[in-house]
Amino acid sequence: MPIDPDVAIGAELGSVDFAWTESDVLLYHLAIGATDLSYTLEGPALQVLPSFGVVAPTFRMTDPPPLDLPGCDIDLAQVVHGSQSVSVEAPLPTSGSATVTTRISEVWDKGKAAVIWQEGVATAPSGERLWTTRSSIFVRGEGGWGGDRGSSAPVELPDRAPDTDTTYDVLAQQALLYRLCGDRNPLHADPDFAKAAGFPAPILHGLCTYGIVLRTLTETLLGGDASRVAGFGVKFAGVVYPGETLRIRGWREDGRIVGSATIAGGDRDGAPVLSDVALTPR
Ligand SMILES: CCCCCCC[C@@H](O)CC(=O)SCCNC(=O)CCNC(=O)[C@H](O)C(C)(C)COP(=O)(O)OP(=O)(O)OC[C@H]1O[C@@H](n2cnc3c(N)ncnc32)[C@H](O)[C@@H]1OP(=O)(O)O
Repeated sequence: MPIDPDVAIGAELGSVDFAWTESDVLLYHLAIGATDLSYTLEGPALQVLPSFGVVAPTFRMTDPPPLDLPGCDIDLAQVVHGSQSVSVEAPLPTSGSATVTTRISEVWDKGKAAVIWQEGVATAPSGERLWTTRSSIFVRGEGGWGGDRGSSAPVELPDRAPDTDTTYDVLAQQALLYRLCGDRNPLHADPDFAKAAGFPAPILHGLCTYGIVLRTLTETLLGGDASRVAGFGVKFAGVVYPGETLRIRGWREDGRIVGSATIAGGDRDGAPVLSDVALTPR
């Protein structure tokens, strides 16, 4: 069986030590479209978007993402990123070192696909917790073993005009830039690999969209202050092709910011990109 949930669920994926520098933070912010100097210039005013915590452990990787998950015999061409969240204990330092410990927390059987959830905890050398991530991959063509379908509470959007409604033009080279942040999955760069995976062209990294949207909501609804972001979660609802335009909407609602991202303009106007967008401010 390509996925053996009895082996996979609860499997410990071990601990990895890593470090990051101001230059890594600058590159990451540029790759998610930042232009403001508080994200793009080293020095005392540099701040770090919490989404950097998601990529920091693998930032120096130059190989495609390894899929060495216990009990999961799957191919990278089957995989798309399903969802992502991060919660940070405090504003992230602009450089530092940490250890991340990861486990497979759940595996869902969607019949035509499997959803594999991982949880990671990053701790400082002192042992203090820095941030926690939760993510899923959606593995097309797996599933069907009669397992739990899983469920998650959808984030409802208010029935009123958004508090921010803005667009971001995804650069033609956005994925080629973003892959330098440690995700060299050929799905985002190699047209032949993308076609073999069922896409007409390379698609944008989900985590690039994740960063673009967090940055936009922070700039438009939190005064550009990344230290006010305590947590951010999304579900990847549809693909983005480099060169397309994103429409990003956000609402202040019940003490948090909820939102959505869709494609704006062109043949795919209105196509969903992110759902279940929820930013928890501090
Ligand atoms: C360790 C290895 C690390 C590797 C990490 C990844 C590396 C990265 O480089 C990869 C990427 O960045 S890929 C790019 C980012 N991701 C995407 O673009 C995916 C966008 N989403 C889609 O295309 C579809 O929603 C799609 C395809 C996800 C689902 O669409 P459909 O097949 O049409 O599914 P649908 O019929 O709508 O729903 C079927 C059931 O699945 C649930 N579901 C839908 N979207 C989901 C999602 N994103 N995550 C989890 N579950 C999801 C539905 O709820 C439904 O379940 P149920 O019937 O039980 O409600």
